[in-house]
Parts: sequence; structure tokens; C-alpha cells
Amino acid sequence: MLAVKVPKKEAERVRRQLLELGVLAEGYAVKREGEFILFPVTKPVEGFELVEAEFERLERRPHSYREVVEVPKELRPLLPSSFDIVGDIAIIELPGELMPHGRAIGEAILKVHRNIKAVFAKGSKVEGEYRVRELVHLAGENRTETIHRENGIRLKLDVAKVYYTPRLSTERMRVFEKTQAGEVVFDMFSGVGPYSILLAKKAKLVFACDINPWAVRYLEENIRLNRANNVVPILGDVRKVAGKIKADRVIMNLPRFADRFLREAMMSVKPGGVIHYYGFGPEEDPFSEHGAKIKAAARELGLSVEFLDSRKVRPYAPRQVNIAIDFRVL
Ligand SMILES: C[S@@+](CC[C@H](N)C(=O)[O-])C[C@H]1O[C@@H](n2cnc3c(N)ncnc32)[C@H](O)[C@@H]1O
Repeated sequence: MLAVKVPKKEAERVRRQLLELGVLAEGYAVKREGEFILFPVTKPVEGFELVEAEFERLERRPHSYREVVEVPKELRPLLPSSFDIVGDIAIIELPGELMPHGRAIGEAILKVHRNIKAVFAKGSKVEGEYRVRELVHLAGENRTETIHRENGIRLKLDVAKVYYTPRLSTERMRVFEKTQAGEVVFDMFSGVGPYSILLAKKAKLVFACDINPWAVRYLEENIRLNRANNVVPILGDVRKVAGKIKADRVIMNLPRFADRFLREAMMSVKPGGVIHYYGFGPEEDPFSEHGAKIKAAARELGLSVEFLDSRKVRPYAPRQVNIAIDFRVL
């Protein structure tokens, strides 16, 4: 095969030049020969020393499980292009037609993503007070406990027993950036602590409440894992705690029902404090209804609100979005 031979110290510059000229042969390993590097090329290139050489073919690793999975041809268009990864567990949403091929899909994911050890399919929507979903084991270890890393913290959790989504990590970082050093934070629906533990790096004190005993068990473990000793875990219904806590910042991450807890949130925030409210709404106008509920709840308590920011956080269901509204209570 034709090759360009260059001294080692010029190799990187020449490689870029060959790439720009579009003559670098793809799929081969470059070759070392003493003080020289040999690049395989597809045609003669002027201005370089050309030689003949044998090159080893590079084995291209598939990028997606879809390249290796075996399912009937007519079902291939239904294969999801992505899935969630929590620690070393993959969770994929499969349409009913693909469920009989779940095992093959799970095995393909394990083959392509070496860091994944277990694959599950979503077996239901997020349901009930604890906001958890059923999972169907597809391949790999039949284990649902893992340690997930996000925003520089470690979260131990069981994907079958508690709510957790990696899709909110950017939103959590946004709230972290808004948090001021020395604040008191109240995370009303803390789960295993992805907001609480992160914000504890800046805040003076974080009250983290959840009604799911499993969530609080993992929260306690995560406090230890991350040495977040300024997080106070509270197991129970937030309605019983609200009002006893006075925070500079309140997080209401229960988008399905947050509007039912506005009173509790407003009773728990200091004058001038900020509430991070989450909800779901129709794509075309997701904010109006929530905005009206926020104003009504404030009026009932003789308070007023100043809206600071309204954002679409992520698509949720068809034509539904997950939104965030930040507002100050005065
Ligand atoms: C959508 S999850 C959010 C968890 C966490 N903030 C996160 O980002 O992963 C909502 C959490 O609220 C908890 N929850 C629901 N109703 C509650 C209540 N009345 N009091 C306290 N926690 C509640 C659920 O158990 C669940 O863990």
C-alpha cells in the first residue's frame, strides 16, 4: 500500500495536512519505522516521500448496539437510538413489538458498552407516591443497585426502589450555580439526594425530605459517601415538616404534583427567598397554568411573587415538556 514517510517530530502536522487533503486511508494503524512514521494514503501526494508498506487493519468497534443487534428487519426502525445509563445499569424504553427481542437487545447493549453490567426495559410509567417504575430484566446481572456519578458527586441507589433520572443533571447544576454560599436550602422531594448533596457543597445547611424510606436510606448512605455532613435527612410527608423550616432556597422537584405543595413551599421560604418549581405542561404553552397557580397560592397566604426564570427543562411525553419556574417570594 502507498504510504507517506515523515520524521516522527513532523508526524502530527503531516497527519493533519493529509486529513485536510482527504488522502489519509481510513481503517489502518499508522506504522513506526525507527525515527519515522508511515501514513497510509489513498493516492500519491506531492511534496512528501512516498514508499510502499504493509499496514495492519484497525478493527472498528461498533458505536451503537443497533449495529450488532439481531432483530427482524421490519422491526429495526423501532429500535430506540438511546437509553438511560445509571451507574453501570442501562434502562431502555422498548415498544411492545420489540419486547420479545428484549434479550437480544440487552445482549447487544452489553457487547457494545463494556461499562454496562445490567440491562432493563421500562415496564411501566413512573407511578405512585414514590414515583418509581417497574423494570423488566433483559440481560446481564439481575441487579438494580448501583453507584452513579454526576456533577462530581456519587449517588448510590436502587433503580427499582427509588426515583432517579440522569436527565436532570444539567438542571441540577443550574440550580447549584444559582445557590449562594451560606444559604439554608430545603429540598422538599429529595429522593436519594442529587440536588441536596450537590448544593451542600455551597450551602450552610440542606434539609432533605422524602416520603420513600428507601430513598432516605440511600440519601443517608450518600451523605456518608460524599461527606455531606451539612445535609439533614428527613423521612416523612413534607406536609408535616413545611413551615417548621425557614430556607433561603426551596426545591420542589415533584413535577406531577408540585402545584399541590405550593402552600407548603411558600410557608418554608424566608421573605425574599427563592423557590425552584417543576411541572409538566403542553409544549405550546407549558408555563401559563403553573404561573397562575403560583400567583393564586401566594395571594392566599398574603404574599407576592417575582418571577425570575421560566425554562423548558426536557421533553417529557409526546407534546409534553418538563418545565422549571424560579420565583422569589416577597
Ligand atoms: C420526582 S422524584 C425527585 C427525586 C429527586 N429530587 C431527584 O431529582 O432525583 C420525587 C420524590 O418525592 C417523593 N415524595 C412524593 N410525595 C412526597 C411527600 N408528600 N413528601 C415527601 N416526599 C414525597 C417521592 O418519594 C420521590 O422520591
